[in-house]
Amino acid sequence: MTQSRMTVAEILALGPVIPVVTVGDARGAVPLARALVEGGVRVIEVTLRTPAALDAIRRIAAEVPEAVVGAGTVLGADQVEAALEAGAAFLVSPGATEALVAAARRAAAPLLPGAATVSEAMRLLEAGFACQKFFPAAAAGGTAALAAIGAPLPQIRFCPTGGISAADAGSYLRLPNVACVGGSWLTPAEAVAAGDWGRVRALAQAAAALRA
Ligand SMILES: O=C[C@H](O)COP(=O)(O)O
Ligand SMILES: CC(=O)C(=O)O
Repeated sequence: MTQSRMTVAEILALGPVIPVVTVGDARGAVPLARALVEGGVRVIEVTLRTPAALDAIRRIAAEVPEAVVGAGTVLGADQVEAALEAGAAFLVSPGATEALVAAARRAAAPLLPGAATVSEAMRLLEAGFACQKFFPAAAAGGTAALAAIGAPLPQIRFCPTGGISAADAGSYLRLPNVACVGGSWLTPAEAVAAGDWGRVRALAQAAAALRA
């Protein structure tokens, strides 16, 4: 099973935006994922911030084969195992610890670890991570910070996330060291609670077109 996993670079290349989804009720996970896929967004990050998250990942992995579903907010080794067991195709962390990196390595799991500073990015590069999350993107300096980091470290490809909106995603995507961006704007809490999948589909369509 592990041999057929996509790499993080391959996953980040699947589209310009990765929706970061926090699921309160796993029963909504499949229609939500279908709406995103219908809108042209295949990669979905479900954060492990709610009790429903693992069940949501399990349902999406089983019932929406076009989606590439991963787990976000993976903070520790126990969550690595649980997320993979639920069917996560990749793991995302807002930062990185040695224990987390070691657990992902043991499991041969594609991990997108987070960095917010040059030294964090350099340490992750040393550890073999050429693809990194830049988090929290807006608070850590936004496009100006990424452009500046790209001068000495052009070999790192980032997925900036945190404080990015539909309106400013394009300015991140124009940077040469940005592979794609992450954000929660595709799945507004009120639309998900109301089962307004048409709105989610429309937001996904607009996001998918950002780099078309
Ligand atoms: O923790 C935040 C998520 O990574 C997404 O951030 P956002 O809600 O600012 O798009
Ligand atoms: C911030 C983020 O994307 C995560 O919690 O994994």
